Amino acid sequence: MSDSTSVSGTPTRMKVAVRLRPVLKQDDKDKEPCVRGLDATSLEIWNWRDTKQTIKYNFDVFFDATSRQQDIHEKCVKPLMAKALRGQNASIFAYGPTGAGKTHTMLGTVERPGIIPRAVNDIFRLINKQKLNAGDAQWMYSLSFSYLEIYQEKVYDLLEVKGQDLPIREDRDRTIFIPNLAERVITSLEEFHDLFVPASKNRTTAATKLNSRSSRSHSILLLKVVKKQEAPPYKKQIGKVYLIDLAGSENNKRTGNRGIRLKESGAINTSLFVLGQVVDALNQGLGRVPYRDSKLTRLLQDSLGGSAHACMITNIAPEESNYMETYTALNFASKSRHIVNKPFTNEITERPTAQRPAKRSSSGEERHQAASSPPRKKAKRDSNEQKVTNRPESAEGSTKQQENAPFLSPLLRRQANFEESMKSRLQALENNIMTRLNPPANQGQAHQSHDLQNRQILEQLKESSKQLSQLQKQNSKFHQVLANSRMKDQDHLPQRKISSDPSTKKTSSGVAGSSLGQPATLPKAVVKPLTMSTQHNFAPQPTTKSNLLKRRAPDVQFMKIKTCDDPKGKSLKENAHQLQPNPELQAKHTAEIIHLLNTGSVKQLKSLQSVGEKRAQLIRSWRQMFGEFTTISDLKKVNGLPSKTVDAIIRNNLLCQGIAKG
Ligand SMILES: Nc1ncnc2c1ncn2[C@@H]1O[C@H](COP(=O)(O)OP(=O)(O)OP(=O)(O)O)[C@@H](O)[C@H]1O
Repeated sequence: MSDSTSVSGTPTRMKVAVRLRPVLKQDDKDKEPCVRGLDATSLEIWNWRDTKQTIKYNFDVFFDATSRQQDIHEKCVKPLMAKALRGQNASIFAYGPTGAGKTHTMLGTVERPGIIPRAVNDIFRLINKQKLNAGDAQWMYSLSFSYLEIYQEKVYDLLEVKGQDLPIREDRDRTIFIPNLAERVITSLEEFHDLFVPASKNRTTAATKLNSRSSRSHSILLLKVVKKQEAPPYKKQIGKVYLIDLAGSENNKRTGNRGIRLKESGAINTSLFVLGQVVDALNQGLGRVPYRDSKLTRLLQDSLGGSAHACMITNIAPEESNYMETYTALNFASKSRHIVNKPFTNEITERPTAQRPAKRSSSGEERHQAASSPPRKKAKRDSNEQKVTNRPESAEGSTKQQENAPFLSPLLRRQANFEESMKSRLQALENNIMTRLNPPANQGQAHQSHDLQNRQILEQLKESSKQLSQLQKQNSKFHQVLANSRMKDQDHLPQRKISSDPSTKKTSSGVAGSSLGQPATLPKAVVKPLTMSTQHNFAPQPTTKSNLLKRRAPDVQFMKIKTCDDPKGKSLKENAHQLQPNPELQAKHTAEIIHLLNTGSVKQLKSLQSVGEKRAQLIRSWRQMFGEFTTISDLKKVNGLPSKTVDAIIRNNLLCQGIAKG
């Protein structure tokens, strides 16, 4: 028998630290930085509205440009590692714009190791210390790790390159896990190093104008500490540490990204945008937190409003050229300070049974279940372990669930078998599809770069086939509309003359098509302004015009798509030949569309022709990061919206229909 107990702790606020990178280029060294530290917890940045003013921020810790890797480790990492050894979860993540020093902070260099090697070293040190402690002598410890990246909204294993998107699952207890994610047991820092260094080379990086080795993906390293008593009361604690190096938010006007880099950037910015929405929802106490809207937030669920002790390190750059990115990152960091998690101790008590062997086989390291397996299931497996006599320990450290199935009750076994067979069938199907799409590269490191290339080619192929199917859909829709309009025309044959002018037909179908599937009115939406608000702990002086920075979103009214029917009820289909651009009307429509772009919710943006969910999100994300659109062509600045798409948006929304307040 085993009991799973959650020893609840008090709610804990996420710790937010800011680290300022030193000026890198010699040319920039004489220039005044746009941001500077005030003391160990606060800093100030220029106020872009008023150059005579600055905006002040307070954080849990501020590390200035002279800070050492050791300082970050002491304040942000060390305290959390001790918690992991007590069966609690901890997350440390580096956030910030591209080139601001996230990877330097997380990984560092051989001379200046960052958080990751230091955290692993901490855990080994703590284990050794606790082993020496007389009271802890009865505990067995083991440490294992998994490593993954989220690249273009797909989860890839970095330890075992399979070139396939790993599914994210959630168990009944709402624990997120990734089946089949590789896990390696490590017994020393050297062993970790030997496995981790080649794995980190699998991470997707590329040169952009702002960083010669820019991370194109979010990476997550999961360390799992299992602590188990070999004598009564046979307790077992599992603590997990997530070390996350996020990809940097990017302004593609500055990165000079094109093609695949631009697409990567779109995925990065979108997932960071969802991260912002999650933080907003948590701050506002909303019932629905959009964790599922991106893989990143889904995997960070535990760190954001979940059960982990969390620390966010926001990396910023001092150069004036990075001002806007720094300012945006500080705002995000500031609002993240209000996130509260509820860490608990993940502890299982294993009650000894008659079959329990007098002495367990202990080869030093304990075998564990896959890192990503849900804890409740672990509890069940643990209970069954009691009945196993001297079950051999796996050197691999990764145990498949079916290995335990023979020790389950018949009912549970059937269920386990069923789940397993379902899982393996799905897995086989997925493998099959992936193999067809992406023939597997040979194993071994020499082929890992092929794998990455294949993955990129696969992405491009998928994108092309998506665009093709969209075009096909549009085409068939167009034909359907054309057929409908012809049928309608025939229905009305006695009342109306059908124009034989091809331009009339074209316009008519365009009109009908533009209103196809659109509801007459859209539900009212509340557009939340980009708040800077009190969270920033602005300087109290009344002279500081920091509140000028509050961007007020104009009230959003009901918006509806208006077809080209004129007010007298005369169909413009009939007047199509008169549908020459009317400059006044065009100007009005342009203004309305710009207003919608600057204030509309995702739902409202979707009322625009050629704008679906994803494009609407990209538009909104850009607006929140870079401010308002002044012309519709500004849409070309949005990452992930190619010029052709923007032209289509303009064509489809401006020429034959207007957007009116209803
Ligand atoms: N604290 C620091 N001290 C010295 N050099 C630094 C520091 N932080 C960053 N750098 C240097 O700045 C450059 C960019 O840093 P890094 O690659 O860590 O940025 P990043 O935020 O991870 O960027 P991206 O999001 O594009 O991956 C690197 O050359 C790195 O060595």
